[in-house]
Amino acid sequence: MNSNQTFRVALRDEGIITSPRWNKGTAFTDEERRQFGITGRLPFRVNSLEDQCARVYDQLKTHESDLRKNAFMQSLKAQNWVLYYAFLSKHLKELMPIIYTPTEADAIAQYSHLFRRSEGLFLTLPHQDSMEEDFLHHVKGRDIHLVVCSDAEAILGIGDQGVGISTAKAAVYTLIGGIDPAKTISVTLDVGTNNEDLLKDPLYVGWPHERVRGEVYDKFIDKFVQLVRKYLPHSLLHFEDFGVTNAQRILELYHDQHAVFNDDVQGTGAVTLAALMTAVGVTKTRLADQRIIVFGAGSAGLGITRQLRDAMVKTDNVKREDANKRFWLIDRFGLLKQSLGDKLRKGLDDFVRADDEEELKAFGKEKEVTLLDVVKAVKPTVLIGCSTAPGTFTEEVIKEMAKHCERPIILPLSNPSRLVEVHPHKANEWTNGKALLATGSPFPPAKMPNGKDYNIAECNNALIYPGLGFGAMLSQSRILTDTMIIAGARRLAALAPALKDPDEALLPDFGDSPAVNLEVAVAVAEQAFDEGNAGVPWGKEEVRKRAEEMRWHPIYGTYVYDPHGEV
Ligand SMILES: NC(=O)c1ccc[n+]([C@@H]2O[C@H](COP(=O)([O-])OP(=O)(O)OC[C@H]3O[C@@H](n4cnc5c(N)ncnc54)[C@H](O)[C@@H]3O)[C@@H](O)[C@H]2O)c1
Ligand SMILES: O=C(O)C[C@H](O)C(=O)O
Ligand SMILES: [Mn+2]
Repeated sequence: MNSNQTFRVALRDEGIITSPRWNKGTAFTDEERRQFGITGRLPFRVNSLEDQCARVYDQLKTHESDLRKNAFMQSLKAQNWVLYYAFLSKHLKELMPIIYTPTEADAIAQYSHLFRRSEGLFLTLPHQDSMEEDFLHHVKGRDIHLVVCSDAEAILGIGDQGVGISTAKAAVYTLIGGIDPAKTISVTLDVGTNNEDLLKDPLYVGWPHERVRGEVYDKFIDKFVQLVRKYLPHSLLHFEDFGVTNAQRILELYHDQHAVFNDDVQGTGAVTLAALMTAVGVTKTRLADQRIIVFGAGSAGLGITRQLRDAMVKTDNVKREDANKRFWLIDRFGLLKQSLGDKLRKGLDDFVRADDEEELKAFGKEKEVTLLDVVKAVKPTVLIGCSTAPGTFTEEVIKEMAKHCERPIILPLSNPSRLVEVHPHKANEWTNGKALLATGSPFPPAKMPNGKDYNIAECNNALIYPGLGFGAMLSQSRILTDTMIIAGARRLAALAPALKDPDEALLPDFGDSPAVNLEVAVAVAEQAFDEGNAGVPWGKEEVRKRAEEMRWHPIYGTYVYDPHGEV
């Protein structure tokens, strides 16, 4: 919605007041109140959006806990989209942690108890026979560009929650990426849960059944993806928080059929690549020179590793096999090495180390090679955590790393905050301020030995996925290629404060994320043109102008009643 834009709206009376897309509350003008038959439904005074934001802020302050604030914001979203997004835009940095990570993790964990009103589409396995009908009820006649879905098996680091997350991720697309909320849908794919607490809870609102796997699961997902392909062929399909056995597999299955994107794999890979591009700029080295430990070889760990490897190959001109050797992946059974045999998950082959490698042979085949062992043996320059295991980057590990490395690059990325592998303030203290740090959740600045603040970059995929998605939608690319993602990451890195001042943050601030993501989107769309993937009838030189035009702004337009207008 842009200012001075006029909309022809077909809803009247209660219909327009209860539609979050059109409702303006006290901001309906006298003329609109008359036309839409709502003069008697509103108190006298006409407020500006500005006044409404001030009122919302006063109301928000009356809620003490972050979880209550999250619930309050959720109900605002259900009432009035423009006000919700305008208010959030004004206080972006303060409120991102309320509507997104880390508070959203608690809101999802308590979803059934906080439940007030459903949002988005719920496709549940026992109702799969009516899936097409249910889907069409929700999308028919709508110009949908973006579908965000989740089966909620691996919500952040808190595991199986049965239902949740896609609505928060979709809201961030609008808030940061500028995607019109009317053009997005969020979908819960409910295939059951293995979370015993939820199964026992009489108030659990999802399908109280053991999580379905195998062929039945695959068919259910396929049915959904084929509906998206059939009815929304030009949409971007975003997968969020699928379990590790499904995330990469589903991505690969549909990669050639539709514009699909897995945020935990690709979004996390992209934002981490950007943080490392900046960090190696600070240390004046190349990405391909790093020795990188990835602790937690799940969806995020493998996504990050592949993205970094591909970037080494493409930007530093090293061979793929050589780039593979820059990584040491560690999971529950220690370092991934050949002798682990069946314990190794599929898809990791490129990064499994040989037991007889020079640095490892002292350990022998039987020993589980721990993080500390690897740090001692390998002398890493980069340590990335995506393990969901809090506190695992111990003082001993961090100090050992710092012994061999002037500026250790340490990225404890697990979310929410309480699952972080090391508190960034501790890592800063244990390295005497030498560590280059970024975390998955927001943390306040650390103190440097000279008393100055060190801003901890928030290396969360939300800093880049809205721009990646917007770039793909803008160029109407049928696929989102790795090179498009690298182009987005490079643009993000180019905007990082640390490039100007090495004592500054490794990534742009979330407060600047809307402007930053516009740049990311432009880079991604331009790359789509270069690769011949753009599906729009205009040329590359128009990308920026089109991006600016396509961005949705939370501003009220003027409404005219028209029985044949929009609903
Ligand atoms: N910052 C971000 O943008 C971002 C993005 C995605 C995921 N994450 C976070 O990363 C974490 C992992 O997410 P995921 O989607 O990859 O989950 P996942 O379940 O796919 O992967 C987690 C991996 O860690 C391993 N692991 C668990 N405990 C371990 C331990 N003690 N030592 C070593 N490995 C261990 C598991 O076996 C698994 O392979 C979560 O906390 C999530 O919030 C952060
Ligand atoms: O949701 C987030 O904050 C980032 C990421 O997608 C995650 O799963 O942790
Ligand atoms: Mn996620």
